[in-house]
Formats: sequence, structure tokens, C-alpha cells
Amino acid sequence: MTSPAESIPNVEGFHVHLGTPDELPVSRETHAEVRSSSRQPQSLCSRGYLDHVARAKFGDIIGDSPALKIALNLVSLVAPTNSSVMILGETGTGKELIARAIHNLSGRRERAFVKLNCAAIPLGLLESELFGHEKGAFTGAVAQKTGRFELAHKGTLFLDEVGDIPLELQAKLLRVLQEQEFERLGSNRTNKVDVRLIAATHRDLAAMVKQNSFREDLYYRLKVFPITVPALRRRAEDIPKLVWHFTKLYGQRMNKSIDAIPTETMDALVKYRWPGNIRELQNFIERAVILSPHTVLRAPTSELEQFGVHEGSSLPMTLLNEVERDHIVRALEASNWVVGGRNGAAERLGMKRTSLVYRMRKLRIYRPISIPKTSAFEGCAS
Ligand SMILES: Nc1ncnc2c1ncn2[C@@H]1O[C@H](COP(=O)(O)OP(=O)(O)OP(=O)(O)O)[C@@H](O)[C@H]1O
Repeated sequence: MTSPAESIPNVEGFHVHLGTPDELPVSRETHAEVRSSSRQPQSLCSRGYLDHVARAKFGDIIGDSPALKIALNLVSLVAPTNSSVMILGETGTGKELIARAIHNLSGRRERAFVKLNCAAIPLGLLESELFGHEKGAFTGAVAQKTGRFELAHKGTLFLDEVGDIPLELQAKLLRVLQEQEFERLGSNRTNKVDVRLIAATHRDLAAMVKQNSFREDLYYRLKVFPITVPALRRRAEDIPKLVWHFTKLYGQRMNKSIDAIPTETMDALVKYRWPGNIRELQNFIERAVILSPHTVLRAPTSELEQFGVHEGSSLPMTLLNEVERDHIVRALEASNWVVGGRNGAAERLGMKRTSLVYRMRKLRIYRPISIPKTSAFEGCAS
């Protein structure tokens, strides 16, 4: 677990571990990071030394389950190369942390790590965000703008939700990946860039290729080295460490020293399926710390029971159930957890709404706590 003496929270709530530059490359990012100036020398020996090295390599990626180790091993292998990496995994599994680790372990670590969430940018602005524009290139382009590719020159560009890039932009993205050149909107001048691309998505890009909504050539260009970040339910053995990590993190922030977690609480947290993965767990623990008046964590685990998500009761999860479950969860995520209607998950899956609701009950699929309720789903959550 992270010791407060060795790390400090940065502006995004991640911890930045302190070490010598050789031990711990830290990215120079486009946004500010708070750093401590007082570096304490550490005594390194045997197990402690190995822990230190592992921490230095993977920053704040908590967990040592076999499933996570497989992913981290791939990170170590690909980081020193210049190859594109595709990070796959459900929402909240830590794809961005993995992307940062690849950058921090690469020869580009002294240069920028630039991030763009393609799903968060209105479609009309995405091209200008990626490639920049000249003044007057379109209505509202009152000044010249540098795009993310230029900002990431010599560094790493992390394109989150790459499956949300519209077809018409995919050709331009493929060109910059293959030729390392592009033009800003409204300019004829060709810019050369040297950027390593890391892409992430929770979508099924192979299925999108089949449906002609994602270019096949771009898919293969991006998929040079895929890394799948396992869902939290596939590495439940990491949950206690994560729970302690977030309890300490929020405890420090809220000036509370929580040093005990009841066994029943930890059992409930380990059994819950965490459809929103580590982000959902993190938000839940933040709430639990707020609710804890003393030194014992008081977590509202009845909420988890209310969502009916404890494992191990009626349904033994077979591999087939798991596959079906994952498929349904992906469709629900893609439709923002709306079940019925024209853009709902049932339509995407080619099922009747009532059949989907039935399958969701059977497979115990529930909306993550952090996502606001939609009337379409209320019937299932009770
Ligand atoms: N192994 C881990 N150890 C500690 N914190 C983690 C770990 N994995 C993820 N987190 C935390 O969980 C939150 C979600 O992680 P992150 O944003 O990397 O997920 P993501 O897969 O990129 O999500 P999305 O698909 O929604 O973009 C972050 O606050 C991150 O710090």
C-alpha cells in the first residue's frame, strides 16, 4: 500500500511517487502537477527494494493479481518501443493509468503526455482539436489553434474512446499515423510530427469494423499491440488493497485517520461485482470516508445489497454467463444505460426490451451507482 511519506496527491488525485529521475520517470504533462520538494532518502533492502522498484515502474497502479500482472508485463514489454498500443477494457478499469505508465516507462517520458477523450468533444470540433486550425478556417475560428498532435510532438498522444472518432476523420488519423504528416484546418502547409499513439476504447472495434462504422485499415494500424485491462470482478483479490488505498487517500484529504475496516464490510466489497470498476469503487470509498465519524470505515454496503449485486447466491457464473454478461454490459454502456427506445441497449442487441430486462435480472446486471437513474432502468434496479 502507498505510504504517505513516499507520495503526494497531484491535482487529479493520483499519487506521484517520488524517487530519483532514473528510478521514476514522471511525465511532463500539459496540465500542472503538484510536487513535493522535500525528497526523503529511502532505505532499500530485499522485499522493500522490490516493492520500491515495482512502484517506481507502475506508479500508482495498485494490485498484484495474476490478471493485472499479465497486463503490466505487456506494458513493460511495449513501453520502450515506439509502437502504437491499443488499451482495451471496461469503463473505469484504469486504461488511462496504463497509458501513463507506458509513457513514463518510454524514452519519451521527458516530453509531453497529451490526452484527448474523443467522446467528450462535440463531433464538429474534434478535427480542430486533433489537428488544430488557422485563424478564419471556419466561423468562430477567431485565432489560430494548435492541435493535440502538434502538442504531443516527440511525446505520447493518448486518444481515449477512439471508437467515437467519426468515419470521415478516421482517414486523416490513419494518414498521420502512417506518414506522420497532416494539415491544420484551413491550411495547405503540411506539418511533420513524431508522436507515439496510445488509443483506448471500451467498444468492440472489431464489431464496428464489421458494421462499417470503423475503418479496417485504421483498426489494424491501432491494434499493433493490444493490452486488455481486466475488469475488477476478474481480479477481486485486488479489492482489499484498493479499498485501503482509497480509504487512506480520502482519509488524508478529509483529515480523518481511519485505520479499521470491519470484516463484513470488506467481504461485501469483495463480493460486489463493481460494474463501474475501480472508478465506482473509488467513488464509493470517498462516500464511505465522508460518512465515517471515527477511525472505523463506515461503508454504506446496504446500498450494494439493495442493488442486489452480491455474488455467490443463486447463479453460478459459467463462462457462457460471463460472456453474455459482458456483451450486455457493453451494449448498456454504449447506450448510457438506457434499456428501451430507439437508441437503447435492447435495440442494439436486437432483443425485445422485456427480454433484455429479464436477462439483466437473471445475470444480475445493475447500473453503476455513479450513473444517474434513468426511468428506463428503474424497473431493473429494484
Ligand atoms: N490499479 C489501480 N490502482 C489505483 N487506482 C486506480 C487503478 N486503476 C484505476 N484507478 C483509478 O480509477 C479511476 C479510473 O481510472 P481510469 O480513468 O484510468 O479508467 P479508464 O479505464 O481510463 O476509464 P474510462 O474508460 O471511463 O475512460 C482513476 O481515478 C484511477 O486513478
